[in-house]
Amino acid sequence: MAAATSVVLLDRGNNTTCTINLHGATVVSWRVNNQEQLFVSKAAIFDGKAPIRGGIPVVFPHFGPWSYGPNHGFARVTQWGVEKRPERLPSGDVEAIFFCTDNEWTRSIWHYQFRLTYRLILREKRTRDMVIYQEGREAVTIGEWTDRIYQNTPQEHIITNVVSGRKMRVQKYNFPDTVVWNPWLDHSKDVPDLGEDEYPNMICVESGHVSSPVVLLPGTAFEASQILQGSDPYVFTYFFLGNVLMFFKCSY
Ligand SMILES: O=P(O)(O)OC[C@H]1O[C@H](O)[C@H](O)[C@@H](O)[C@@H]1O
Repeated sequence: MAAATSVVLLDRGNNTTCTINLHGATVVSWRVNNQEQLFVSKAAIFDGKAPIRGGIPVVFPHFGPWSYGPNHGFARVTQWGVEKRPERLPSGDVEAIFFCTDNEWTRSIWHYQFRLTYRLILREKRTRDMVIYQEGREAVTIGEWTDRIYQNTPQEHIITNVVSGRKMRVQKYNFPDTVVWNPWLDHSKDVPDLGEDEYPNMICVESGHVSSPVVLLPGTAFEASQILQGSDPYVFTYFFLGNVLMFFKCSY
């Protein structure tokens, strides 16, 4: 079947790229020095209907099973528009802005008007600071089926064992909660678009406003963002970092 989805590429020109599939504005690839940082299942479906299994989806307006509409809301299965094509900023960062608004289908599920604005910045910076990954907190290890919503978590998380044992830093702003999910072998069978051998190679860590809802009065806005920071150990002396900054703004 022909691909029912289209993508937008943010390219810094030195093998550092970020690919956004407009189906759900899902970040389906983030490559730092040609090394992929994100997990996308080999069984992921790109039919423009199913949510994409992996990458970075946008979950809105509901997290989890929803009696009114699709699991995790409709934003991840909606076709998003491009508000600003990828543009190189004076700093060298590449920025693009995506949006999604209510339509007849979303209003049939959730009778509100809204506009989501999603700003992505692909950033790369050099630093001599080799100690940014100091972990002073209790480590959460995953060795079995895990599906937890942690409330009021620290602003920063370090995910270890990402891409050949490296680390990824997540910094979140205005997202009080963190969800950690891995179906492990037992539950992988229930996830048809995830290969049964893939669970040891993925971990789903979601920054969110999950345990308590955000109530927006008409005309008001809610803003939140997260920064993902990965490292490239092949560059000596300097520590090379590629960031995806996600500014997520919702208003109605
Ligand atoms: O299968 P999906 O609708 O994409 O959901 C995949 C997973 O997402 C989250 O991490 C939830 O905490 C899990 O309960 C859920 O199973």
